Amino acid sequence: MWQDTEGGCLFPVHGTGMASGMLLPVTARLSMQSSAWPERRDRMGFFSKLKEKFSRSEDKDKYLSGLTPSRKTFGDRIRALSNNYHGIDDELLEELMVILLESDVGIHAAQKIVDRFEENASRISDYGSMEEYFIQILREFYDESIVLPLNMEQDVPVVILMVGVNGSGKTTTTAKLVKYYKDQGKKVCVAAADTFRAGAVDQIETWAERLGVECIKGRPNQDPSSVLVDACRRAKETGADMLIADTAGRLQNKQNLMNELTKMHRVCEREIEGAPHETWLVLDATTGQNGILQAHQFTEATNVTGIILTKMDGTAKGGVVMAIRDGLELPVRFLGLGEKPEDLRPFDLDLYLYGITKGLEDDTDRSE
Ligand SMILES: Nc1nc2c(ncn2[C@@H]2O[C@H](COP(=O)(O)OP(=O)(O)OP(=O)(O)O)[C@@H](O)[C@H]2O)c(=O)[nH]1
Repeated sequence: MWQDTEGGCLFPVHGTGMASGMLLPVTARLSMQSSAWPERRDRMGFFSKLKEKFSRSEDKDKYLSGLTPSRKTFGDRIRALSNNYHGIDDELLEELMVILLESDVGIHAAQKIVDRFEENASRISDYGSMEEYFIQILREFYDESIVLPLNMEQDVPVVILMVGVNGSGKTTTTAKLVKYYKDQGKKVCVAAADTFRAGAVDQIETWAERLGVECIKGRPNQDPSSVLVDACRRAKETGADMLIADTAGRLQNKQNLMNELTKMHRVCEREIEGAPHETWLVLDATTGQNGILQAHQFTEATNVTGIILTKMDGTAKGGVVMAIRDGLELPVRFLGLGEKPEDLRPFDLDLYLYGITKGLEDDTDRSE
């Protein structure tokens, strides 16, 4: 765990928060104000390490620009709260709760995070500021227990099924993934199996041409599973490393969805050992909690192995990452941070936390 043990001389007040429903007596509040956060002299604490990692990352600019809307509703407000920090009291906990909810963390996850923040308050002096401590709490909350390694090292073509409702960004994300893996030197082919929306097939085909990869496409209303069979065979024949399949995005009743997804899995498995190796659910981050509800339908219908959150650049609801961790227990694999093919980045918790807070720097004493 990253901690900085310098400079902490704060005595947090325990057990006074929302859980107890009690407001602190005025005298206690006043005494806390006098023990406000010690001078922010340490620069090598939690945020410094986060910043160091961030500045070394090739993805930093994309994370920073793509997460701007979330940073404004989340990071800037946490910073303001931290700058005025005078101890843990109900007011602070309530404000944290509001910020989390407005970032679409969801009530359940938000409550857990705030409780954890309060319960672990004895650690607060290990950090350079309240904001650092809070971000570390978020980090631990997300990091716990999601251990689902990628199933990508195979002797056969790796098959990735893309699922999600229409409009979530599934087709665009499929094209972005093709580019991402091709840029890594993989031989990729793509299946345009979203035969429900004719435009989706054209869209993938155009991208495939542009990116110079083979596209196995379906006819309008052809059974997506039969397109997948052709695509799996073609991937084997051509010695492809990967097949990325854009599948139909109908959110019908659960039974139909389940039948369709089960069939797609079955045919892939029959054609290529262990396939599909990954099934990624594409979620539109702008839909926030509704997206989570949708996601439940998919996870109940099939073995989803990861989430791709799209349109993060167009929403202040960046906290939905925490809601996914809490409600779906699935790892976020990639973030969609814009419309262009290069606007997709593997999800990295530290870069995300830095991106939504920018190390909570202000323009004066803590900027570079
Ligand atoms: N700003 C932004 N726009 C995105 C992102 N991903 C997708 N989009 C846009 O979202 C819209 C819908 O994307 P599609 O890829 O067509 O969505 P889809 O889920 O495949 O929809 P269907 O083909 O109808 O199933 C398009 O205008 C995309 O350019 C993203 O990360 N950021």
